[in-house]
Amino acid sequence: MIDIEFETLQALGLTPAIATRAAQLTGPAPDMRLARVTESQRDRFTLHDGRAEHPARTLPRLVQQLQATAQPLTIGDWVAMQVDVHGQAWIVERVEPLTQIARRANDGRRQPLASNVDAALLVMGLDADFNARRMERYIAMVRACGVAPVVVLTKRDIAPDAPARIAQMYARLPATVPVLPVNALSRQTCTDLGPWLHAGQTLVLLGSSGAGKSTLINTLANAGQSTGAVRTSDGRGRHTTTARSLHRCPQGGCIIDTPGLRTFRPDADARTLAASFDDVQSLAQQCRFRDCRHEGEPGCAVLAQVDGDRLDNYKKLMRDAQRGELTALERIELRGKWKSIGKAGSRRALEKKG
Ligand SMILES: Nc1nc2c(ncn2[C@@H]2O[C@H](COP(=O)(O)OP(=O)(O)OP(=O)(O)O)[C@@H](O)[C@H]2O)c(=O)[nH]1
Ligand SMILES: [Zn+2]
Repeated sequence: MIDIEFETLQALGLTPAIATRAAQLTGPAPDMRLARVTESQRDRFTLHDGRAEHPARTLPRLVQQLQATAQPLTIGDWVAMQVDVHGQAWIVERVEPLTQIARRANDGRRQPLASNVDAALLVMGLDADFNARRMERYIAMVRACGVAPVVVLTKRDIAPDAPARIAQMYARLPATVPVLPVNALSRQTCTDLGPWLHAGQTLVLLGSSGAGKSTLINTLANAGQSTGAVRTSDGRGRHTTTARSLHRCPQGGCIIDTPGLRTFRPDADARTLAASFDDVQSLAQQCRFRDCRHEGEPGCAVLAQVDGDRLDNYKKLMRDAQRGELTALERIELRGKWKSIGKAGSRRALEKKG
């Protein structure tokens, strides 16, 4: 049996659902304690058991098991911890996560970013960082993982184009996605984000480098209560986040900081991604034709009501996802088809010239 101190661990985001899963762990080890991964840097982890932090090592058996199932440990995971006679903490079991935000790496491997999160703060500056299409990809990615997106637009106090960009975001995104323009340095931001900061809630911050993630952490979680972010200087006196870490907020919630993330491929199939564009999905029901592709067909409700650039972005995401779903053989066939079309095209061009 595993030892679970619910009240103590609630401050680290423990929920009844996770506690139930943890109670079902049937590890071989006696004196197992429930703890959360509060810091990860490559394969080095720090755990918090509600009382103290422990640099931890993972049992080789568990490493192999997780590798075999392509489920590497990540920040936010709940684990069973055991301390040996030398005082070394060991991760002996992992509680299967309730939610996990993941992306596809360039080599096609699934790369988890954070486990057991309830909402994702999608952080984007209203300055040069601003890019509505990238925000829509973030939203699709987290919704596909069963996590609620919250759009946080920083630098409203300093970006000259802030009002126009805020208006653009409101007009473009469906009402189901909250959009919060903030000055990340202001205490007001704690109030604005209050509904997402209750005890037992875990948030993750996602956004590109310089978007304001660390600034938000400093404002939302008192610096003294942080479980230790690792920041390194880049030599020009600028600091950038290199590790992922979990911070506790005075309101009771937890926030996971991640290093800047600019490009990614969502880890989801086309159908799941399509569902994340709930406005397109529900308007499509009203198109005159059942198989409407929203490309100019008469009576298209989507074309009439969805922002044009948003719709193009939706179609591009669908194409990319469907391409990712093709088998290797289908890809070769498709490539062959494109090649012959290309050849035919250049032949025609040559014939025209000649
Ligand atoms: N005035 C103002 N400055 C901001 C705001 N948000 C962020 N900044 C500034 O923008 C710079 C970058 O912010 P960071 O919080 O370090 O960005 P980050 O997302 O953590 O970046 P990485 O750690 O590289 O991923 C800092 O100088 C912040 O002070 C804001 O809302 N208003
Ligand atoms: Zn249509």
